[in-house]
Amino acid sequence: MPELGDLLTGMVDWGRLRIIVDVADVLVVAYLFYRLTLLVKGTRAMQMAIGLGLVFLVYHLARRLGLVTLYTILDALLTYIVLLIVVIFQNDIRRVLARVGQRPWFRGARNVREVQAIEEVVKAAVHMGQRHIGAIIVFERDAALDEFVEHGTPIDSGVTKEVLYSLFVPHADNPLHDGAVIIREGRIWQAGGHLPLSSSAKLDRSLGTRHRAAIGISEETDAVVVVVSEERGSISLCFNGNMARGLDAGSLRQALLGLFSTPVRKKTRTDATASTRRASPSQSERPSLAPPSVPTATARKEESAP
Ligand SMILES: Nc1ncnc2c1ncn2[C@@H]1O[C@H](COP(=O)(O)OP(=O)(O)OP(=O)(O)O)[C@@H](O)[C@H]1O
Repeated sequence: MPELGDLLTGMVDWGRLRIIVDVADVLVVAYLFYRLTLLVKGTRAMQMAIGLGLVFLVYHLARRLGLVTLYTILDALLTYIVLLIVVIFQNDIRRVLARVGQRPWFRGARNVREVQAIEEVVKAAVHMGQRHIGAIIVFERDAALDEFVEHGTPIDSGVTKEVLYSLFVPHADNPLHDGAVIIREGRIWQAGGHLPLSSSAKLDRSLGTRHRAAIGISEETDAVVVVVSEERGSISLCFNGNMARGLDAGSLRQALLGLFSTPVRKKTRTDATASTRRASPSQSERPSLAPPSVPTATARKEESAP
């Protein structure tokens, strides 16, 4: 009488099964790699990963070619590099891990909150614009803004027109009005925050520090910034180093909703650093990343604005 093991061996083609398992293995790893790339895309972690990949490449080449000094230096460097990465990128790592654990229904709730926040920001911007109250409201997206915002006061509040208005009322007794409100995941996270100023020489000279700060943070990160001009009462939207000016409620809402629903290529750290620390390259050198829903007449670069 044949044993069960022999029977199974006769029924299962082990060679074929091995191939299927190997293919599944490769597919799972490829999928995980793809998801990881999506998670870190546009964050500084991505640039770090590319840089690290290059260092590894040079390290292996140095080893193969027998470049002893270079190899020894890189060998010592790589020992500490993992520790350095964890320390420097703790915020990005925390956010990436948080997103890995995010359930689709939580993500749905977060989206609802973001859409509500957008609506309140639109209402507040129009309200403040009519009253010539200057404001700068930053929507954090994938890249963590912790290290870009200075002197901000932590505020954990829902986003409403009334709260935004009271944060920007230019009263001597309201110290938070001087600075930016940061919205993280559909909630007000900080107020009175100072943002990096853009050093682009191509910006309209009539623009002051509020608008430069809005462009600055949008050059450095993938944040989306709504600016209300105290002087003109006009509303602008900054994204990826671009500024759309003279928006009304409809176009602002449309642009924000478009940006929050459309995945776009985010600026790399290298692009960002180049445009913020040095004078910006010419307009034609920089990709136009205006949101698809911003009317083209307003989605122009700041330098071409009247
Ligand atoms: N780095 C910064 N981060 C955030 N807010 C800033 C920063 N620098 C200036 N501001 C805000 O901008 C205000 C000054 O605006 P300023 O008049 O210089 O700029 P502007 O672009 O001409 O704006 P507006 O059109 O509203 O006058 C400050 O009082 C402060 O509230």
